[in-house]
Formats: sequence, structure tokens, C-alpha cells
Amino acid sequence: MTDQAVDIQLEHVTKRYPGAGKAAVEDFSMNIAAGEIVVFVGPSGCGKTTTMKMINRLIEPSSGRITIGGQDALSLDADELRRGIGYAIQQAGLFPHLTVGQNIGLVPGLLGWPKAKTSARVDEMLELVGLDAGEFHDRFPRQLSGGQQQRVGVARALAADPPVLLMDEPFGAVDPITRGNLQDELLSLQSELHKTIVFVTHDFDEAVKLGDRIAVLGPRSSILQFDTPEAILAAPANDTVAGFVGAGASLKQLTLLRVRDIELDETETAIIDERPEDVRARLDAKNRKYALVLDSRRRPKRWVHLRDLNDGSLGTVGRPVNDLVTRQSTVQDALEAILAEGGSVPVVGTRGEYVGAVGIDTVMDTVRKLREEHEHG
Ligand SMILES: Nc1ncnc2c1ncn2[C@@H]1O[C@H](COP(=O)(O)OP(=O)(O)OP(=O)(O)O)[C@@H](O)[C@H]1O
Repeated sequence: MTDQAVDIQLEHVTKRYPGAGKAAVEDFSMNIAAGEIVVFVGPSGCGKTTTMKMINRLIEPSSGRITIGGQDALSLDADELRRGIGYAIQQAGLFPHLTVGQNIGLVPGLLGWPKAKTSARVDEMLELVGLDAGEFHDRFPRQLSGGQQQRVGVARALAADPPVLLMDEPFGAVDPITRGNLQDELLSLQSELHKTIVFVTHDFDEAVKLGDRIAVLGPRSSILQFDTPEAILAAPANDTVAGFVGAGASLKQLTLLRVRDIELDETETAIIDERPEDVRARLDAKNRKYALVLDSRRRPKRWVHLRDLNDGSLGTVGRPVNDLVTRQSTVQDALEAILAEGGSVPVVGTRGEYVGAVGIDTVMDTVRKLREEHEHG
């Protein structure tokens, strides 16, 4: 295998454990595109891990076909196959009697890399996952925190630069803050590395954050829905998926949308040195109640209501703008700002200049539209 991203295809894959009445995985078919992160979510025992482990043949399928980058995985030597697939699991799965450096260098060593190349790679991987090589290289896993162990686990999975990464609840055993940091790191790594990643989790929020696509799995690894996080949040395929998505699906969806994705409102604006009576006349003519006061560089400063326009200059009347968003902000950020500010929040460009506003009605309309699109589309 090369270090270019590869696709993974599972065709009619079934796993029947010896002596078990029902199959653990039944007739599972899926195409995973090169360079995408696919997350398997589903209840305990539904077959996520079994499905994943068949990809690197830690579990042998009973029937079906698996190809990785067009190569038939079942016809390759299993050890050789596994060396080309990074694998990270809960509790990191580090060898306790090997140092951090030896753990990370294990697969490159097995692949016959020269010592100097392996050693340089180990240090590079430690840096990549945010651990100081000098400090951590010679420690044993028990001398690390849980979060540090998970980082080493990810470093080890990436060491031989495999095109495919399998990650089975790799961040399951750490506190929520560390978990969030590890997720952010994985995403920033992935933006450079473009691996094909299959990721197993119980946690739907983790799936939404990490997945390009999410497969919600039911009994015997049946695919209840396989789609983008946006599509699943907007329109769960059935009640079981809806139950798994949980409460607040519409709110979760707002974290996926950016302000640049929605149509901005135009508010009435005024420049700070304008005469209040001119602004008042304009608002009256347009039958509007509020104006956003901008400074000479068009940066939002204050909100003024029609009734504020009797006394004082535009620089002192009304109330100051406390919160702004940009086109890159999430619609969730905008909603929070709206709830804090009232009515609507100004959107500014790169130099802080006014470009529009987002109002509560727009946010509500957006959620409604998304839902309809996915229902009918
Ligand atoms: N070695 C085994 N022998 C027999 N049955 C097994 C074996 N491993 C798993 N199973 C069964 O296969 C089914 C799927 O297990 P699997 O571990 O794949 O589920 P999972 O979705 O990953 O669960 P969890 O989220 O709890 O890890 C379960 O019913 C489990 O009891």
C-alpha cells in the first residue's frame, strides 16, 4: 500500500462467531471514500467493533469481500495488511513493558525501516501529537496521564504513515476537556494528512464533530442511516436514529452551519456624525424602528431606537453593541449572541466593518428550511 489515501469497500460482509445463534454482523456493505472520516455510532453490542476489526482482519469475516485501495484484503497476508493500517483503541493499548519511543517505533521497526529513520519518525510523531520528545521518549506508559497515553496511541497508529486509520473509541477513557482537545488535534492532523479513517464511538456529539459521514448502526451492524452529520441531524431516517441523535438536534445542527452559509439581514444603518433628525426621518420613511450606528470606518457601535433620537448625538444615545460575529462564526455563535444582545447581531468583515446582521427570525427560518430540504430531498 502507498501512503496516498485509499478507499475501503465492504461488500456483503457477515461475521458469525462460533457457537453464536445470530450473526454479529450481517450482510454489511459500505463504500468509504479515500480521505474521509466515517464514524460508526450505535448502541453497545450492535457490532461496531466487529465490523471495524474485519477491515484489518483482527477478526476474520465469515463471508463477504473487503477491498482496500482496490486490493482484496482477504487475500493479503494478515500481518502485512495490519502493518499498513493504523489502529488506535480505547485505553491506548500501549505495551506496558516498552517505552513510549519503542511503542511508537514498533510498526516502522516491523516494516524494516532503518534505525535512524525510525528514531527520527518517533520524535516527529511525538511533536505531532503535542508531546515533548525529550521528556516523553523514554518513559513507560504507566508514567503518563490517560490523555498522554491516548496521544501516544494516536502517534503509534500514525507512525508508519498508513493510508488507513481505524480508531475504536480512542478518546473514550479521558475527561471531557482532554477529549475535546484530542478531537481538535485529530481534525487538524487530518486536514494535513488526509487519511481514510474509520472511527467507532458511542457518543453522537463526537460523531457529529469528527465525521464527514456518520453511519448509525443497529442490531447486527445493520445500517440505519449513512449520511453527513448535517443530513442526519436535519432528518433522522427513523425513530431509532432520532432517539440516538437525542434531544437538541436542531441546536447541534447550528454548530455545523456558518454565518457565511445563510442570507444576512439588512439593518438600517447610520453614521455616527449624522444628525439624529435625519436618521429619524429615514426610519420613519421606511417604517423601521431601529438603526445600527457605525463609526467613520463603518464599524458597528450602537443600536438606537426611534424613540432615542430626540436627544443627544448618535455617539451617546441608545445602547452599545456588545457582541459581533463574522462570516466564519457558527450560526450557533450567532444565536448565542442574539440571545445575549436581543433581536439581532451585527456581522462584520475582516476589518471589523459592517456587512449585515443575523436576526432570530433568520435563524429559525434556516433550521426550518434545512429540515424541509432533507425531508424532501
Ligand atoms: N469473540 C466473540 N465471540 C462471540 N461473540 C462475540 C465476540 N465478540 C463480540 N461478540 C458479540 O458480537 C456482538 C457485537 O459485538 P461488538 O463488540 O462488535 O459490538 P459493539 O457495537 O462494538 O459494542 P460496544 O459498543 O459495546 O463495544 C455482540 O453481541 C457481542 O456479544
